[in-house]
Amino acid sequence: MSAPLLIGTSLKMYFGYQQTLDWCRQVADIAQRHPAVTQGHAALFIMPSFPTLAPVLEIVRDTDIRIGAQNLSDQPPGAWTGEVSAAMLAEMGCRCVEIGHAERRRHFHEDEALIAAKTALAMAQGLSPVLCVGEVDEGDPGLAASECIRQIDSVLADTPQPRGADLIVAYEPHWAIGASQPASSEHISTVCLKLQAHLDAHGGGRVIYGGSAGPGLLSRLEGSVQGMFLGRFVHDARAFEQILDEVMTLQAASHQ
Ligand SMILES: O=C[C@H](O)COP(=O)(O)O
Repeated sequence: MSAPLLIGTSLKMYFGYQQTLDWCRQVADIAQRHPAVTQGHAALFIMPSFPTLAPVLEIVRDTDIRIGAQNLSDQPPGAWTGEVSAAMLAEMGCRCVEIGHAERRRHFHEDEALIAAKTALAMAQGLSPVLCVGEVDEGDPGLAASECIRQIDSVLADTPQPRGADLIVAYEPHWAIGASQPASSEHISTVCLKLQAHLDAHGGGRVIYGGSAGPGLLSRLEGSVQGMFLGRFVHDARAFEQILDEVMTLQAASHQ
C-alpha cells in the first residue's frame, strides 16, 4: 500500500480556547470513523495554539492524529523567557512542529539561519518538522521551484540524512496564503513534483501543499502532492470529512 496522504492543518490564532477543543473533538470523531483514516490512506495532523496542546493531546489520545506546535524556540532549554523548547514539545507528546511559515518570516523577521536552528532542534527531539517554503510573488513555477529548493537546501544543510518520512515540506506560495483561492493546479503540481524529486534525491521527505486549500483541490492535483496543509477552509470541520472522502475516491481510482 502506498504511504498515507498527509492531511494537516494549523489553526493559526483564529480560534479561542474552547472553540479549539470543540473543533478537535469533531475532527477526532471523524478520524475514528472515516475509512480514509481507519484503512490507512490518510494520516492527520493538527497544529493548535500552545495553550491548547495538552488538552488536545488528550482529546486525540485514542486516534492516530499527530499533534504539533505552530512554533518552537531556536534554543535549547534555558533562560529564554516566553519561549517553548523542542524538548518540552516532544516530552508532552507532540510529534511534529511547524517551522518557517510565511507569516513568521514576514511578521517576526525569521531568517533561514533561525529556521535552520529550529529545524535541527526539532529533528534532534524526534519531532517531524513541517518546514514551510514558498516564493513571495506570483510568477513562473520553474522559478518558484528553484527558490523553494534553495530554501530547503539552506535550512537542511547541516541536518543528518536520511530524513525519510520524518521531514514534511509544506509548499506554501506566500501570495496564495489567505487568498480567495489556491494557486492554479498546474502551478502547484509543477512546483511540488520538482520539490519531491529533489527531496527523493537528497535524503527523503514528503511535499504537501498549503495556501487557500480546501475541498476539491486534492482531486484536481492528480497525485502530484503527498498531502495538504489546510487553513481557513477547514474551520468548518465538515470540510475535513469532505477531503477525506476525496482521499477514498483517489484511492479507489488508483486501483482501477
Ligand atoms: O497554515 C496554513 C496555510 O498558511 C494556509 O492558510 P489558508 O488556507 O487559510 O490560506
